Amino acid sequence: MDITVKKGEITTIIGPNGSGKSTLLKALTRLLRCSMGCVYLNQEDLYNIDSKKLAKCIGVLPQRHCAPPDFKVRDLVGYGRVPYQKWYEHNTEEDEKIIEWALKATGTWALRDKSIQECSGGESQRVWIATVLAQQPEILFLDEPTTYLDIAHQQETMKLVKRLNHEAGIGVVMVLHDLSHALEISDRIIVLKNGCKYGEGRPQDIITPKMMREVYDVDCDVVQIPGRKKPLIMFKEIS
Ligand SMILES: Nc1ncnc2c1ncn2[C@@H]1O[C@H](COP(=O)(O)OP(=O)(O)OP(=O)(O)O)[C@@H](O)[C@H]1O
Repeated sequence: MDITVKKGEITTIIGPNGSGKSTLLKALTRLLRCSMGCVYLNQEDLYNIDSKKLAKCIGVLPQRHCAPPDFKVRDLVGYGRVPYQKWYEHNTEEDEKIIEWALKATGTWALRDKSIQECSGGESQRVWIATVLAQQPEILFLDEPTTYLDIAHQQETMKLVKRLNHEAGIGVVMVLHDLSHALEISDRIIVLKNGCKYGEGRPQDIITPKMMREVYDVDCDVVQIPGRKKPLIMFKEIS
């Protein structure tokens, strides 16, 4: 497949279970080496880029992550600053400011002195997002960032992603299962089916009843509601 991800945009990768979304995200972030083909970041082969330079450019939140359970939230988020430091250096005032910003932006400031094992699934997910944010990347790669989150925190995370994109100009590439969120928030959607690209384009052009039937084998309508910018997906009643 041939895809291009633009820095200033929110690009969402969707597709059924096992269609290759996480594999694609790993290939785009050097977590998995492509057996064929290449990934370029600003015309440079991803594998030729120095790790610290890459970490200042892209931040990755994988689907599964773990930290030593007794790690304090603040220290974990502080790890986001490692690409900017030499091994013998401590956090500078600038690092502390960025850590505080990342904690506040993700609503985890109040958790800063807790250990990561004391956080709920949703809290720890937001702490991990804060850690990636502390890297100050140009592009954020998020694999199912709303996993474990209740509906309020799902919406909050989507708002955060939008804010980071609009206000801080951070590009976002994420895998989402929630097609309503994908429709609402994305500039561009890439649809995968059986390890291949089925299509890509603007959300309202991509999420159609035809695509839903051909990719997900699901019947639905996509309806425009007065007062809303983006359409809504209406699934058939479960009988
Ligand atoms: N390390 C691996 N070794 C071999 N096959 C793998 C590996 N990781 C994933 N696969 C296979 O590659 C295919 C795509 O997996 P991937 O995790 O990318 O799918 P996905 O679209 O992210 O799925 P989901 O929505 O369930 O998370 C699957 O058939 C999976 O079994």
